[in-house]
Amino acid sequence: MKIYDTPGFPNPLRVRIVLGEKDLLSQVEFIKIDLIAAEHKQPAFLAINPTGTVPVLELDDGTYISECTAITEYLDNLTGNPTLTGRTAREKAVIHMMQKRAESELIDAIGIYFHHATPGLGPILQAHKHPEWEGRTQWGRMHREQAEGGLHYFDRVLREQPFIAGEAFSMADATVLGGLLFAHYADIPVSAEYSALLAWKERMYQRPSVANA
Ligand SMILES: N[C@@H](CCC(=O)N[C@@H](CS)C(=O)NCC(=O)O)C(=O)O
Repeated sequence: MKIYDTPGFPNPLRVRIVLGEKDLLSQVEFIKIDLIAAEHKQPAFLAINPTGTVPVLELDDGTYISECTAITEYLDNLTGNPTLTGRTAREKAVIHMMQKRAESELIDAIGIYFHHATPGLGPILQAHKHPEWEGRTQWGRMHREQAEGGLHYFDRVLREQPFIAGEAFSMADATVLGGLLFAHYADIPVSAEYSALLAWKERMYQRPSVANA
């Protein structure tokens, strides 16, 4: 298998954590995509992922799978022992719900803020982010507020339970970790008040899959 990604970036982190959790890192060849040079917006990359984002998984039969959730589902089910996406109907639904909240209220909201209300990754990529749109900065700032609400929400969740989706590590934890990395790059502070979220992060970085991602 091959993974097209950019090391050190938030969404690639999610899949690298998953690979570590599933003990699959040695089965994957990484191909580095230069986001700052907008390599992911060029025809060669768009042919493998029309949404122009990383990561992308390429299977040995030539199938390309994008979206961290889809890649995670594939990797989680490879051995017939899904540990990250749920086994029972209830587990699957709760993980799916929390994972979706982690995207919409945190990592994706930060991405919109970062790319539209800040200089983002620099002028080459910014040219692909509709600089001509009026109100773009305001739209970005609204998403920063949404992400700040997301930090508050996940802190409250973690006051009640050890992991984002309940009693076990799941893909939702990997997504929130990606969100916190993105918050750091986007200069969105995680208030010391969010002690449950910060303590959870400390615990997560003790997991080899996260520490080595
Ligand atoms: N929903 C996508 C999000 C992927 C994503 O936004 N990746 C970022 C890297 S962290 C990216 O490729 N950004 C490039 C851009 O926005 O132009 C997923 O789950 O894979």
